[in-house]
Parts: sequence; C-alpha cells; structure tokens
Amino acid sequence: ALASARSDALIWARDPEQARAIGQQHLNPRHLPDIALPSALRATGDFDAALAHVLDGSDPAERLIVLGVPMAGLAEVCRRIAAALPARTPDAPPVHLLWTCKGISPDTHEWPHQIVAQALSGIAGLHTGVLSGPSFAREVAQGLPVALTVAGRDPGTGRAAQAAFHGTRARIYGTRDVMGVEVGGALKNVMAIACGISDGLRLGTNARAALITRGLAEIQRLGVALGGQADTFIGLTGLGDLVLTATGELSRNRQVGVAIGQGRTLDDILAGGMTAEGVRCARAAQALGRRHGLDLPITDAVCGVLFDGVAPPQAVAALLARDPRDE
Ligand SMILES: NC(=O)c1ccc[n+]([C@@H]2O[C@H](COP(=O)([O-])OP(=O)(O)OC[C@H]3O[C@@H](n4cnc5c(N)ncnc54)[C@H](O)[C@@H]3O)[C@@H](O)[C@H]2O)c1
Ligand SMILES: O=P(O)(O)OC[C@H](O)CO
Repeated sequence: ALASARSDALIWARDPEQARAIGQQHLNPRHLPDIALPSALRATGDFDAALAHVLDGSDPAERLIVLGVPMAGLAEVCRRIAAALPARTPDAPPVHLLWTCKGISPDTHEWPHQIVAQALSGIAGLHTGVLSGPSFAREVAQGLPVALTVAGRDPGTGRAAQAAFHGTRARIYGTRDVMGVEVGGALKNVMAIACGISDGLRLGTNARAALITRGLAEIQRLGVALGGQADTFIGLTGLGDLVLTATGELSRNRQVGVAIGQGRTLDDILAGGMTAEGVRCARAAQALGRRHGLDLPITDAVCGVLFDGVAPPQAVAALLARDPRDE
C-alpha cells in the first residue's frame, strides 16, 4: 500500500530470494504470485540496511517501521531491532514502529504490545503501536480501498502512519486504545473459526449472524475486563474485522473452521503451514477469560472442537442448550 504513493517504501524479507523477487520482479511468488506489486517498491534481505534506511528518513512518515510478521516471529524481530539500533539520545528524531500481528502468545498469554515492550522499551525516541482492522492482504496488494486503525500511546505514532499512508488507497484512523485494538484483532480470529465451522456444517446464515453478534459481545466482555474501551469493539478493529473475517472467503481462520465443519482434522488442515492465528490463541483467550471470571461460551466451544475432540454438532447443541438469559 505504501509503495503505491511513495518512492521510499522498502521491504525487508529474511529470505534473500523473496527479497530479490519483490525488489527486482515486483512479485511475491510465495504469497501473492499473480499480483503485480508497485514498481516503486524496493526490497532487501539486509536487515541492517533496512533499519539504516528508516533512520535516515527526514520526517516521521519516513521513519516508520511496519512489522508484518506473525505472532510467532514478533519477539525475534523486535530483539533484532534492539540489537541493531545504534545508541539513541533523547533528542534523536522519533522513530515509529507498528505491528500487524493479531493474537495472544499461546505460552505466556502476552499481548503483542507486551512482547514489543519487553524487547524495545527504554529506547529513546522509539514510539510503538498496533496497525489493525479489516484488511485481507490480497485486496490491499490489488490496490483496493481499505480503512485501518493505529493504536499507540504516543499520538505521534498515529499521525506518522496517517502521513505515510496519505495519498494511498489506505485510510488510517487513530486511537490510544492499544489493548482494545489487540483484543479485537486476536478474538475475531477465534470467532471466524466458529463461523467457519457453522458454515461447514451448513447451519445457515441465521446461525452465522448469531455467532457474529454474540461473538462480538464475548470479545467486548474480555476486552473491557482487560482495560479496553467498550467503543473500540464496534469500530474497525472490532466489528469491522470480525465481519470481514467471519464472512470473507479469503480468511484463513474462517477456512480452518469450514474445513473442520466439513469433517477434516486440524493437523491435516494446517499441514501446509498456513498461518491461522485463531488456532494458536484460542486456548490463551479461554485461560484469560477464566482468570477474569468471564463467560466465553463460543471461545470454549471452539477450544472444545479444536483441541478436546468435541464433535462440531455436539458443540452446537451445547451452545443452544445453555440456560436462557437476557441479551
Ligand atoms: N494476511 C493478511 O491478510 C493479514 C491482514 C492483516 C493482519 N494480518 C496479521 O499479520 C500477521 C502476519 O500475517 P501474514 O499473513 O503476513 O503471515 P505470514 O505467515 O504470511 O508471514 C508474513 C511474513 O513473515 C515472515 N516471518 C515469519 N516469521 C518471521 C520471523 N521470525 N522473522 C522474519 N520474518 C518472519 C514470513 O516468512 C512471511 O514472509 C498475522 O498475525 C496476521 O493475523 C494478516
Ligand atoms: O486470513 P485471516 O483469517 O488471518 O484474516 C486476515 C486479516 O486479519 C483480516 O483483517
């Protein structure tokens, strides 16, 4: 998206072959082989050179790093940045760092901002935030319009992202509710698996609408308990991303659910190495809910089906048989 309007966009890829294909052929053969990337897009396999390129930027929009790695790679990339960043004085020009990953660490139950803080806090002039919202990578790469939200403690981070993306097909909103944005991004993946299972079982569009609506209530319940703002969950990073992921055929989390509803096993579905963050974070979401004494029935049902051998029709029957309650 950035390279559609800027000549200074540079991708770092850890695989030099991938960097060469993106930088020279303007193609991403592994993930989007049929889409021509902007000719202005440059790429490198040299991590230090990519970092130096950002530090050389003359304004905050140029000194912006966007980490497009999954949860599993976030800590490692942040540690690499911490190790490679030259010592900075408090008056050094600000650098803004965003991450796009949506999830919870399955082992430690940490949120992305906590993982980033562990690796990068205390570095002078480095401001961090999360970039989230309804955004299938394929559609972004095709240059189709997209609206996203940046959440960061420093309002300058949202402004830097707005300036960087201005003139592209991406519109950026700002908020300071990092926790609310991260809970929405992580939990919508679990709800997309639930909707996929329902659709794989051919339970109909009424059932899907019910899962989206009650799923949103569940996301908001957990998010508010963890300190997020209730309004955030009806914005782009909550309702917006939930609707996209629960209904859009491009969603990998939804695809996992559909395949399970159709009778395939999780091991079989994930054997090709697909990234489906909802699978990795469902248990952590369940554990956090229990720790806070919250009722998260759809998350419980997804965990039951994914990990505890509960048959999908049995999970549906259990959800329907719950005691009646007010909405
Ligand atoms: N794909 C989408 O449509 C989309 C949209 C918005 C947000 N997200 C979120 O962004 C994150 C990344 O998603 P994705 O689909 O791009 O994932 P992906 O699995 O395609 O990985 C993206 C890139 O990160 C690289 N990578 C993985 N671990 C790394 C590491 N330790 N160091 C360096 N590079 C590493 C991969 O090789 C790949 O090139 C996920 O959390 C996802 O939920 C994805
Ligand atoms: O393909 P998914 O299910 O990981 O969803 C991708 C993005 O998170 C949609 O905003």
